[in-house]
Amino acid sequence: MVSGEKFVVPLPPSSRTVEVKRLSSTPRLFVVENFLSAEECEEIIKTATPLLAPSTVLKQGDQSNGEEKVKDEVRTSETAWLMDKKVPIVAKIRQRVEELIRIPMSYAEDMQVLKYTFKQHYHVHYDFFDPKMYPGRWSSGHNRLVTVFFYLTSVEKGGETIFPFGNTSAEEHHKIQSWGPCENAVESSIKVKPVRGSAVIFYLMKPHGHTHGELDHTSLHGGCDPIVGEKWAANYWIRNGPVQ
Ligand SMILES: O=C(O)CCC(=O)C(=O)O
Ligand SMILES: [Fe+2]
Repeated sequence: MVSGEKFVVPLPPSSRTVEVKRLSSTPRLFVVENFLSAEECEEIIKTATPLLAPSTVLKQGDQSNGEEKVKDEVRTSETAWLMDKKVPIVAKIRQRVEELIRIPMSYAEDMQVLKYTFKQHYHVHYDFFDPKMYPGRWSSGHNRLVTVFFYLTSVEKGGETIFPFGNTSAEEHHKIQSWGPCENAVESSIKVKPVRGSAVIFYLMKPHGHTHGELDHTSLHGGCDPIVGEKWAANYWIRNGPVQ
């Protein structure tokens, strides 16, 4: 499938439609401009500000006895979890995401708001938990299926979301070993520029394997350092079954 293909998706029950543009087929990566209004972005930032704390990652290792979240240099931003689904802005955006993605939001983790100031980043990583690195509870096939990511601010310079495998063929994959900071990523990487209100959607599992958790390793991505301007963003990590 070619990149740059656009299709119009209705968002019932509103009469609104959005235009979904495909940026890549491997990984399956799409962008939707104006998914959120400027007022909605402001409202999310205002709600999240008092809840910000240093971002964490899940500690690698056996997860059978529960998980441990740790701070790590790979992820230096701040996070606010908006756990109260009754907050009007959260309820509204949850519904809109469900209308777009057509997956029940009971499969989604809470909305996570992210703030990156100068030189803060999330080095390239996977949003799923590879059972090789996280044995235990992630070995059952239950995992994250898709990430819906919103930009709440536009960033003047830097702050892109980078996809090193963007639009590559299987024959090229062995050449792509882009770990660490954005600067290490291959020249051909797709870099999505943060534009206020835009959403990026990328799938973490293969199209025909999502029921049994077949991971898509081309979904590798990262959040680059903002150079000029502050980056606020939010995500929903949506799994292939209900979150318990
Ligand atoms: O900040 C970004 O552009 C990407 C963040 C990210 O990968 C994540 O939240 O999982
Ligand atoms: Fe991510």
